[in-house]
Amino acid sequence: MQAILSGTGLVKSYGRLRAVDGVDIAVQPGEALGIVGPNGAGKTTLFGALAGAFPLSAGEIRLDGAVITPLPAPRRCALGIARTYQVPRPFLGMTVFENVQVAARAGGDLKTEASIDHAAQILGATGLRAMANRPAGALGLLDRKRLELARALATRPRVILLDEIGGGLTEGELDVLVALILTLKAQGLTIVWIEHILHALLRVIDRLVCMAEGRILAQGSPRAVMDDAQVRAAYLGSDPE
Ligand SMILES: Nc1ncnc2c1ncn2[C@@H]1O[C@H](COP(=O)(O)OP(=O)(O)OP(=O)(O)O)[C@@H](O)[C@H]1O
Repeated sequence: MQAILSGTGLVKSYGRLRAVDGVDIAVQPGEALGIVGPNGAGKTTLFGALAGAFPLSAGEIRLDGAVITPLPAPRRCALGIARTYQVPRPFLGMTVFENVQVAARAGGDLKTEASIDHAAQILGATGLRAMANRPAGALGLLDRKRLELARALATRPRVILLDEIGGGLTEGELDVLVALILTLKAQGLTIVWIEHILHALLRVIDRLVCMAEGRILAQGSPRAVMDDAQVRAAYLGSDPE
C-alpha cells in the first residue's frame, strides 16, 4: 500500500546539532503510529519537518506519493496534514467556538457559513459544545487539550500529528482523551502520536517507532519495540512502562 505520509533521509540541523539525523518514516492510510523516545530525541522536530514548520537540512517528504518538501506549513495543512502542539496555542481572548471556526476558515479553507457549521460539528464531536462560548483562556486542562484537538480537526485533516496531548491529565481525563482519539481512528483518520504516557498510547496505536538522538532506534509492533534491548537502554535501563 502507498504511504499517505512519508519522509526519506530527513535531517534537521541546528548548528552542529542534528536534531533529526537521517530518519526514514512512512505512515499508512488509517494507521495509528506511536512515537516514543527520551527527551531531546528529536520527536517534535520530526513533527515540525513533516508539518513544514521549517526548511529541512536534507531529505524529502511525500503526501500520497507526491513530493511536498518545498511546501510551507499552511499549504501542507490545506492538503490535509494537521498538528497539535505540546503546549496548546489557542487564541486566549477568543471563545472556544471562535477558535475552532478560525481554524476551519484558515486551515480548512471554508467560507464563513460553512465554517460555522463545521465548527459546531467539531465542537460536538470533541465534547466541547457546552464550552462553546467560554474564552479559551478559561478552560481547564482536559478542555484545553480537546480544544487543541478540535482546532486541528477543524482544518479537515487526513493525517493528524499529536504532540504529547496526554501530558498532565488525570487517569480519568486520559480515558476521555483516548476514547476520543479512538473514535477518530475508527473514522479513518491517520494518526501519528508522540506520547510519553505509554499505557495511553498503547491503547490506540498499531505500530510504534522509538527515536533517540535524532534517529530511529526501533520500529514495529508496539510490544516488540518496547522489548527491544536498545530501546530499553535508551530509557536508561528503566522499564519504559
Ligand atoms: N529551534 C531549535 N534550536 C536549537 N535546538 C533545537 C531547536 N528545537 C529543538 N532543538 C534541539 O533539538 C533536539 C531535539 O529536540 P526535540 O524537541 O525535537 O526533542 P523531543 O524528542 O521532542 O523531546 P521532548 O520529549 O523533550 O519534547 C534537542 O536537543 C533540542 O534542544
